[in-house]
Amino acid sequence: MIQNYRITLLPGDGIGPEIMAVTVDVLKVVGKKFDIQFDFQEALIGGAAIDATGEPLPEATLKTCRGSDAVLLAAIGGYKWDSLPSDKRPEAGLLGLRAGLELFANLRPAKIIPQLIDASTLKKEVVEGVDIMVVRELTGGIYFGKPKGIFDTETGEKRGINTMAYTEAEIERIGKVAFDAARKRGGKLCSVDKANVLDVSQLWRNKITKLAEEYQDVELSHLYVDNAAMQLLRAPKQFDTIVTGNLFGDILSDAAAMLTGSIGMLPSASLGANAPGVFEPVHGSAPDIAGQDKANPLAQILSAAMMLRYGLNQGDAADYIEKSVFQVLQAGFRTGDIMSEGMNQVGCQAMGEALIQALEN
Ligand SMILES: NC(=O)c1ccc[n+]([C@@H]2O[C@H](COP(=O)([O-])OP(=O)(O)OC[C@H]3O[C@@H](n4cnc5c(N)ncnc54)[C@H](O)[C@@H]3O)[C@@H](O)[C@H]2O)c1
Ligand SMILES: CC(C)[C@H](C(=O)O)[C@@H](O)C(=O)O
Ligand SMILES: [Mg+2]
Repeated sequence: MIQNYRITLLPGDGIGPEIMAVTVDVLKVVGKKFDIQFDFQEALIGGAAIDATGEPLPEATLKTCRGSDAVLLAAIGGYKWDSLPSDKRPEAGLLGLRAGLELFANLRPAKIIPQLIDASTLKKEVVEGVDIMVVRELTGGIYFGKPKGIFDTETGEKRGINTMAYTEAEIERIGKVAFDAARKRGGKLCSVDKANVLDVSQLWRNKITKLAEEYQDVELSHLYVDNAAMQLLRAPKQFDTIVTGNLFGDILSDAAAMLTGSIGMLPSASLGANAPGVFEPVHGSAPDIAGQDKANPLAQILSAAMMLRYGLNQGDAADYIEKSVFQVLQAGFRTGDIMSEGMNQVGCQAMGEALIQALEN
């Protein structure tokens, strides 16, 4: 029986439309193979939405997303909109989408693909076998805390404020996602905070420690974020699952990306309790290479695989995409960001075509 899914596509800005086009072609081929019919609907977000409507997240986009089974997002942002106030910027559209759908759990896997071991800037023996899942809290912390803004002071000077805040309930729900993930993986969870300085982190640490009583089979450890960043580069294999707040998770997941060779390889899933998930690469709109057919589409394609696995319960189709990605890498295809000696450098479109060939065989 054919399964039908409504998918909202949010190509966004910069390299977004390029990597999205390739990914849609890939999904169509996978759909045929697995009796899945995708009903794609495109909507506006980010700079593209600002240019068309004046808003980074038009109400119509949120409505379309709410009415779909999953949302595939590429990336937003670019130089053109960089001087807008924070609530008018493309990034506000992305934050609004995450908040609007209550996508509090962001899963960011960083797993070494053996074929790419030479693409990492770190030594082979350091990165070989790395398999980390960063569970990033996505709708709280300093990204959303109040008060926020730029205010005039009595001296006439301006003062910028953001507030890092977490409630116990927010910590508990992300903690549960992380403990559950660790239980299904290597059974180890490292909670990352700054409890030596920040009150909000003290609460975070206490709550996560308390929650561990319900997960006796998971080995819990804690690290301060500065040490965690250092340990990620020094000895990444010590990590299995990491749970952390919004800002620390943003930073650590980009750092973890470099273990795997390129940020152009890292997918993510943003999940909530009631709404469709949003599946998006960890990287941004890469304005420096936009419109040049240079972008690596694999993070977007692997995000589509995460959509199939976590959003649509189509694990076989997800496995098939991942296996085919390994095949094209094995065959030597490389975009510029993962290029190494003796390999075959291709552009974004050609990488997509190679993948489609692998999928069809
Ligand atoms: N989820 C998102 O939509 C998202 C995430 C991060 C940044 N951004 C936005 O993107 C814009 C650019 O930010 P940035 O430059 O700091 O980060 P970025 O991730 O866009 O780019 C960082 C570097 O990585 C390279 N890169 C990124 N993705 C790549 C890919 N698929 N293939 C090859 N190379 C790739 C870029 O060329 C650049 O040199 C900003 O407006 C930022 O706010 C959006
Ligand atoms: C663009 C920005 C709002 C976003 C974030 O900080 O969450 C990005 O860096 C990410 O990692 O998805
Ligand atoms: Mg980021």
